[in-house]
Amino acid sequence: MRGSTGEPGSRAGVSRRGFLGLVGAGAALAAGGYAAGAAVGSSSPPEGKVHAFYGTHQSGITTPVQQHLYFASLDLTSSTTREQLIELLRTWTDAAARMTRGLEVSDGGAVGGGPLRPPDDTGEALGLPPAALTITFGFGPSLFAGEKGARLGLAGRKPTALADLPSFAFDLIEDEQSHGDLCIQACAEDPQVAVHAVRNLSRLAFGKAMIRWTQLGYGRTSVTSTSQSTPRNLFGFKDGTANIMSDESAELARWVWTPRDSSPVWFAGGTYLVARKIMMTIESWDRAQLGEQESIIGRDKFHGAPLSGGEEFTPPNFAAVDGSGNFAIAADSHVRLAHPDNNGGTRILRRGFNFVEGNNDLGQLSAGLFFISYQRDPQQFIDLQRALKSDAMNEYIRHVGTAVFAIPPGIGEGEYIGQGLFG
Ligand SMILES: C=CC1=C(C)c2cc3[nH]c(cc4nc(cc5[nH]c(cc1n2)c(C)c5CCC(=O)O)C(CCC(=O)O)=C4C)c(C)c3C=C
Ligand SMILES: [Fe+2]
Repeated sequence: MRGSTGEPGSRAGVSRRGFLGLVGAGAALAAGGYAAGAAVGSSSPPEGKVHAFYGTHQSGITTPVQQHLYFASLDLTSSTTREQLIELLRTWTDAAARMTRGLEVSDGGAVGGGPLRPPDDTGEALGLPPAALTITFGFGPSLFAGEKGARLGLAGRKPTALADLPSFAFDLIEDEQSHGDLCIQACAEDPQVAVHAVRNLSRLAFGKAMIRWTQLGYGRTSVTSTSQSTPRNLFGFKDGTANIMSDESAELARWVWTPRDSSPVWFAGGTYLVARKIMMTIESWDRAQLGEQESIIGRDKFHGAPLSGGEEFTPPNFAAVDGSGNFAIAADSHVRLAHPDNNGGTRILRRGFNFVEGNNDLGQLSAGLFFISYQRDPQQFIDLQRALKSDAMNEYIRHVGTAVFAIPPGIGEGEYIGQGLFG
């Protein structure tokens, strides 16, 4: 388990949890007795797990999907300069590298900077382990466009395929839940750790960028590792069965990572993130018969097996017919329409989360799926979403938010996120 980075004698190397030991019983009490529950050095995953922040690709994409998400989209202020944006990305990089290791935002942190200045860290993660936190940064199309792109000197630097998504059949998109200049995807096994990360990064952006919209997600609706069991979405179905897994290097190279000869070159090893906020009309779904629900998805509810037979990981047989001569996997089922066999082989890496945001005036749940996918070209998502035009599931869902971001490649220590963009 990570936590201490081995810089003895300095708070720089002290994990949020290790710090408790240094400041004594008062702080330990303030942490609500957490320290008693999980000892430093315990190997119990996933709370103590640390994912490397530095690497060829950013973490949080193929990383085994955590249980919690806090996603933020930000817009630069109208006066932010190129130099200020670079400074922000440097600051974010340092803070993110620390927080993913379970450290406070800076050496001074929440209480070490003295009583006469605002703390460098907001403190709500004090005493909490790293919780497998990953922080993934991205750039939206608006960063490169118009007056802003010119002001930032980025007009000619936009990744070729980065553009707002077109509108699709049945879209009910709301602008205040869509788009943005920058994005931060924080995923963790503890929601407090994910929220702490975004809150502090947003605080560090003060005067340069401000939050446009955020999304809290709980309960992954996909997996990216064969070691994870398939979770369920709010329709009660296993979701993520046929996702691209982290060990499928050839598939990742083909469908997720931008190639070495990317345009522009700085974007090689990056990817594009598509986010869609999808409301689900839970009450109507709950009144649909089990057989209808399974027909809409194309898989059985308990095992997640394709309706053509077999078990969860049996490939669907779209030619199979039932006793009445109808397709076992209906022509308008989600899985048939989304499957690579029916889309020229196209695949995407899905990384979505459930959300519940209270209820509406009729007492109906305001809930859904915050869909995130990663692909080397947003056209992959566009093609699939267009194929879903005749999806029987459309009766029960409504897309209300949309965004696309270019996710720059990973970096080495000493570099900052997106550095290639400014070279
Ligand atoms: C445009 C892409 C997709 C959107 C939007 C989408 C929304 C969405 N999906 C479910 C539930 C399930 N999806 C499943 C499979 C699946 N979905 C997509 C794409 C989109 N889904 C793909 C590419 C696939 C894989 C198809 C295949 O290769 O077989 C499944 C089945 C289990 C699985 O393989 O993951 C479920 C269940 C919901 C509820 C939803 C919007 C709310
Ligand atoms: Fe799906």
